[in-house]
Amino acid sequence: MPAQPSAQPTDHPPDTELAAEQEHLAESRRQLARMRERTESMDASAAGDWVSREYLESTFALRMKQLADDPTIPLFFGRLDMAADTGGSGAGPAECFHIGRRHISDPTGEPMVIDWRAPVSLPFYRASRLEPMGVGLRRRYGYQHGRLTAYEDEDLQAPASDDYSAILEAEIERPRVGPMRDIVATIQPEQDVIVRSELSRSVCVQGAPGTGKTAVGLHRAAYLLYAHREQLTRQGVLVVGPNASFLRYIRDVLPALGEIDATQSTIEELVAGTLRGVNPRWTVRGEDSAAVATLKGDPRLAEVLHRALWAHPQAPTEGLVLPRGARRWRVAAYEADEVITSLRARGVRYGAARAMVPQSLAHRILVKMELAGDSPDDRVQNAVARSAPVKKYAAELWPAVEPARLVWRLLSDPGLLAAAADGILDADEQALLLWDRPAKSPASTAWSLADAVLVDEAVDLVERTPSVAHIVADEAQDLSPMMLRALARRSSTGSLTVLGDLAQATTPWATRSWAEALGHLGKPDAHVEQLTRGFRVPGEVIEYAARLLPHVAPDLEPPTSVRRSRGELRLEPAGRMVDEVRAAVGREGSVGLIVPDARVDEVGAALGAADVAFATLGDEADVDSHLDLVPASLAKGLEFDHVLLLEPAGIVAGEHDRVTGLRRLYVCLTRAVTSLVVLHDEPLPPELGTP
Ligand SMILES: Nc1ncnc2c1ncn2[C@@H]1O[C@H](COP(=O)(O)OP(=O)(O)OP(=O)(O)O)[C@@H](O)[C@H]1O
Repeated sequence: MPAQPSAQPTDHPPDTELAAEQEHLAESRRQLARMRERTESMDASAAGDWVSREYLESTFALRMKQLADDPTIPLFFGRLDMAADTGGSGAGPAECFHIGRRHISDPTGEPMVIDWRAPVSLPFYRASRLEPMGVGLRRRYGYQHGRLTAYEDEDLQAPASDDYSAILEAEIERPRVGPMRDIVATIQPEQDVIVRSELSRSVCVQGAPGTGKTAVGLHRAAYLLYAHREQLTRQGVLVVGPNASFLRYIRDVLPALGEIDATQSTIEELVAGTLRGVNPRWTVRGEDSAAVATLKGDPRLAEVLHRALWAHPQAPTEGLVLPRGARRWRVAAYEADEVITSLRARGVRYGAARAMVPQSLAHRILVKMELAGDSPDDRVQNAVARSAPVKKYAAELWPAVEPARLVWRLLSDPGLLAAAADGILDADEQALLLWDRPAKSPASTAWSLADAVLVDEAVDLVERTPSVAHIVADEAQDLSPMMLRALARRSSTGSLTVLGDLAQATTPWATRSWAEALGHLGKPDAHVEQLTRGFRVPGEVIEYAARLLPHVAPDLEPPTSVRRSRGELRLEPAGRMVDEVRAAVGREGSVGLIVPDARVDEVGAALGAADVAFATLGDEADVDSHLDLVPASLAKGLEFDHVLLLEPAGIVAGEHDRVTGLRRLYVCLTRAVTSLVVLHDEPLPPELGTP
């Protein structure tokens, strides 16, 4: 990045200009307060009925939250001065817009701050000297503790020079504290294209560590909630992340952007919800070996479940007899068989087809009545469908199936599994799938995550799962095909933002290619975008980590770093751990001590003995204590200013195969914003090369 600013960022701009901007900020704050007061004074009791009143009350409450003013969060961060119109009847004053997190207007309705998501704001993120998009000047503001202290102008009409921005750089280089923050002031053009892509488009982002995938996904959710407020509030937006610590890390981003209408969940929470729907006391508490979990996540299991379920409608051996008045009406067994065949061909869910059986049988009887010279109407057909003999016969013909019981039976009963999996799974696979010691009932089963995903699939085979309008799926490379299908059914009428990095795949069932994953997600045509410009990891550190790339994902482009500082990278003996921790804690910014999972307790004890305060991630802890002790398996998606990484060889050895171990190490090596100290006594994995 060239060092010479094209526009002078300054802490000492002409006083009048800075004062005018400060006054605009103060006035915006006053107007926001006025908008809040007005909303506060609105009276929901005027509503005609309690439904409308409740609706109004919740709308007002939501609006109040959106209008909340946090003095530490700048109300605007940029300004666009449109190029003066030089054609026609002479140049009028150029239009100028302040751009911020939410819309603020004065009492006459004149905008004081424009929402960053409004179409007018688009050039702030995309315009360049090559393509100024009608913009004359782009201004960025510098703030200190909520006070506007500086601004920086970029003249987009001036002859091309470099695009250096000190304010942009300061934002990217700032030390990290606490949970993730929004990047609304500095979204980059390649990110903005993804953020603003249409609701109907599913997008997949393959991005190297720190390229802003999570940030982009969350901003896209915020953008879509703004652009399609009513539809998305009604149908829902779901953000899916890898674990609870990660969700805690990102949970403040959407509320800070004024959006509280998105649900944030792990895949486990989603399917645990399905189990709870069957029985409120059921939870995910079982464990599978890697081989079993991988097989349970295989898409062929969908076929097995489908076949097992649809084996239930059985051709009857006897026909139906319905006494009615003096007559006895009959539906022969072969006719009942035809009913089954035609309902199977409808392509509807098992439950929906089952609900049609009594009417289908009644229809057959009605035709016979007509042939016999009667003229029955709809009421007769309904009465026949509801009659006890028809209902009883229908229930035997097309039995009700409890989805969880179906999965429990399949995984317990070799005969049943063999029948359903014949030609789909071989004998070894079937043997692997069966529980060693099946529980006596579904209720006493210790359901694992993979089991719960199967139950979720079975539930959907019986009854359609409701779809939300949009899902953002983060770290999607780690989801099994069956998990991807769980997301597919939740977005069957909606769209997806799929985020991930194949080089960071660490589950045994992880996706091998995005094309395959998108197929399971039901969006095979989604566009795959690549991001390689990293905003987190400094050059020296990313280059070191990237030595692993040929071994973990040879097809991917190596990441680069946009950070100006090259960062710090040191290798030290493991015995220096406590000293290095103390030194890092004394510096500005967050500190993460990443260790092999198996060593968390031992390292925690060593820190305790040395009187070093820390929080262990994954327990009660959020990512906001100064020093986090991070099990390697929970490092994904997080970042720390200073990372101390203990025993790379131990981290690699903690996984079930070498490639996965190296990928885990790649994840851990790419968490640092400023410095990385690798502490080791064991030899480093040879794939890292010589220092
Ligand atoms: N345009 C931007 N301006 C400023 N900071 C940015 C920008 N884009 C990303 N960042 C910052 O870079 C860091 C990494 O972003 P993020 O966590 O979204 O990356 P990621 O691609 O999801 O990384 P990983 O694959 O490691 O999980 C975050 O601190 C984020 O705020």
